[in-house]
Amino acid sequence: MSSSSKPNLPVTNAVNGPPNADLVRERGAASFPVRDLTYLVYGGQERTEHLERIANMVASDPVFRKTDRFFLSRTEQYRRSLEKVRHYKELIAKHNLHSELDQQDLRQAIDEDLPIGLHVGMFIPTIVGQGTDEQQKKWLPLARAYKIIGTYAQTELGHGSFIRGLETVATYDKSTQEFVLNSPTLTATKWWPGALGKTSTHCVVFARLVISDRECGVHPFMVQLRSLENHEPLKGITVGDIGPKFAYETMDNGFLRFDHVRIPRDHMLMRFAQVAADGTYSTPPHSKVSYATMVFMRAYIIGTASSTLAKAVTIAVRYSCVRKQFPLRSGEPEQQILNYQNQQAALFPLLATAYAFHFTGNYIRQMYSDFVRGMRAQDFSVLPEMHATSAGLKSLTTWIASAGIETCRASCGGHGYSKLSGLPSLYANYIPACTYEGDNTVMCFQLARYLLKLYGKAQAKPGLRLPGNVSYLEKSTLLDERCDASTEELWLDPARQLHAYRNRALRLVANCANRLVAEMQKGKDEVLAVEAIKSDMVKVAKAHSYYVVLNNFVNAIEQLRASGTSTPILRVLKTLCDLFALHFIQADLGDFLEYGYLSSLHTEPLHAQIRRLLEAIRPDAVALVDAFNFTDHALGSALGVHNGRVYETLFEWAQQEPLNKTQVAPGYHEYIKPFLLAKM
Ligand SMILES: CCCCCCCCCCCCCCCCC/C=C/C(=O)SCCNC(=O)CCNC(=O)[C@H](O)C(C)(C)COP(=O)(O)OP(=O)(O)OC[C@H]1O[C@@H](n2cnc3c(N)ncnc32)[C@H](O)[C@@H]1OP(=O)(O)O
Ligand SMILES: Cc1cc2nc3c(=O)[nH]c(=O)nc-3n(C[C@H](O)[C@H](O)[C@H](O)COP(=O)(O)OP(=O)(O)OC[C@H]3O[C@@H](n4cnc5c(N)ncnc54)[C@H](O)[C@@H]3O)c2cc1C
Repeated sequence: MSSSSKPNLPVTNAVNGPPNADLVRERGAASFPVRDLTYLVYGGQERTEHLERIANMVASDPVFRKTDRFFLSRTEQYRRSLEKVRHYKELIAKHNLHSELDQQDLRQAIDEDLPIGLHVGMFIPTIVGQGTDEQQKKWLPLARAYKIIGTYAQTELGHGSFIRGLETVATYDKSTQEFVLNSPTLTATKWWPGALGKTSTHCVVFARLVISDRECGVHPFMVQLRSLENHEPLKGITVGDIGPKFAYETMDNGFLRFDHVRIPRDHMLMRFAQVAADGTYSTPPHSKVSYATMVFMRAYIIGTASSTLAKAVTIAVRYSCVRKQFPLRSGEPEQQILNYQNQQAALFPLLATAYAFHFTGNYIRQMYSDFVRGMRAQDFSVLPEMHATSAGLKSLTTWIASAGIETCRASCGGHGYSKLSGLPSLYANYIPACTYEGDNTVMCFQLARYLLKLYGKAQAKPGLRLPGNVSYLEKSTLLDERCDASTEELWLDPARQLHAYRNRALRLVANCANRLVAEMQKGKDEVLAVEAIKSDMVKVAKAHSYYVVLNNFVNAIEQLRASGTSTPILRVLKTLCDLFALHFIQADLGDFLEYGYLSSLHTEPLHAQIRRLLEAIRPDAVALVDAFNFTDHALGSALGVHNGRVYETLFEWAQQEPLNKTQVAPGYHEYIKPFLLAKM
């Protein structure tokens, strides 16, 4: 089936010429209208075309070029990203892109970790979330017009996860109505905040508030770091870049120390907790309300896991269609490597996962906006659920996406190891998502604690109704139920798939709860008993999060069916959803076998069905990655170019290597010539 209308994306960066014939053939053979799936992913035709206009503008603009990025030094990369920031601002003015959404679209198209990411992603949201109306009136216009550039300085050299252990102090001086910010120890040095090192003029600093020797906990303070005239650090402030990292070269992650820096009283962000002029402290309505920006960013990170994984899969699938190795029998043409079952088994579950995470992103966005609406009405009741769910999903999605990028890289063979494949930098820039905004393991503890608590409540009070995604914790009878998917066909039943995921999650929660009790019966207090089950808590959090992802995928397809989405699209989404569901059962088979939920009666048809699903996806694989609609600029990969001219592009890009500027190697005269020409 051909697509209902043609994509409007330019083929930039790739070497021009006739497109690869295999890709052309694959595209012509898709079983569904690709364009319609693109509309579904991006929220309709109008929105897709708008995004394409922005993507085209960026892709054809030389300031945003990416192809030479591998040949730049760290300092040059940082300078280049500042140039991009300036141009980004110019384009906003030139094209009237003043809405937050337009600007987000533009940043997404630029597709780089710009040193204003923290300004828009955390600094402004913290002012919005934590500032009073007056504080917002004062700071937001400046921040939105980039008259000040800010960041979010929480983590210190000594503490990141344990926020209550932060050492930076803000002592209230009643006599001058000021806070005195101080870094009393080396480990109190702020360390890691993005754009802190060289770019930011301001930041929101998280410091422990002390009033008349009374500790009042960690609070956010607005602090100016650098002069707005000459960008020099202000008195009492020591600030700089933390040095080389795994990647993330465009970002000046920084350090910051305070030597008794004074700020006015109204620089504490006081929407929820206040310090009056006389030093009277009013507590916030919820003890963790000042952590809200992190919850916001975790939701944002969940939303980006899909597109990041989708990029890696697009590169690997296109390349695997172009790449040929071995004929099956001598005299026959060589096979596209995507025809090999092992290649499909590596890539198609990730393709399915990229679609699954797309719907997870929609789900968490909706949950977050409901939560914000509640917060505005002083209703914090959803905070625990929001915090726990986003913590778990952030962990699962970033872990899977990180590992998935590496799988895609390895599946491209030797060329995957070339930076020109785009995959090494995609991986290296993405993996800190498993650490920032909460180390994934630590985040899993948060979700597991929440689930254990609810499970305990449900056990203590039969009939208690729990929120939707955790309502299975009420049903301990589920533990006695076993899988009845004894045929391949039965494994395609979403109810059975969900049953398996719910059963596994409930089992792990119940097991953890029982172990907790057992540890306490052995004489441990609750704190030490929790320490004894921590590895299991990570499994609990993952198991629940898998269930949430699958449940949302299944529900999304049901909603699409109800809203009249065409059969070919529904069919292909259902196939992807089935593969997601079955693949991750297969990947964690031990969990399901351990308690006898599954037996070999079920596993044989499970494996067989997975093989069938791989076959079913094969003819649509290229179309399914095309539907993500990435420009060549966004992919930044010689292997993933839309026209499939992989070898031509690799060869041309390699010519840019600085070593190739001269025919004779640098260092030849000093180091090679002497021994080559030495007398024997
Ligand atoms: C259209 C506009 C769109 C705009 C889009 C913007 C896009 C911008 C693009 C930006 C691109 C940028 C790329 C990303 C850059 C990365 C930047 C990275 C930044 C950072 O990393 S900032 C630092 C992040 N730090 C952390 O995440 C620290 C992790 N630690 C914690 O969160 C907590 O300390 C803790 C959760 C581990 C434990 O907390 P604590 O010790 O204080 O508390 P307890 O363990 O005792 O728990 C007490 C109870 O409180 C609950 N709790 C904890 N946290 C929360 C919370 N956040 N909300 C609600 N409840 C919370 C616990 O669960 C406990 O509950 P219980 O019932 O008592 O068990
Ligand atoms: C690229 C990047 C950008 C960042 N940007 C910012 C930023 O803009 N602003 C900012 O404030 N911060 C930022 N950070 C810091 C980041 O938020 C922290 O590094 C993160 O929260 C993890 O904290 P940590 O480094 O203290 O890890 P640690 O907590 O020291 O973790 C080390 C190990 O200990 C384990 N562990 C920790 N606590 C426990 C426990 N209770 N039980 C069992 N195991 C445990 C963890 O699982 C992990 O394996 C950034 C970090 C990176 C890498």
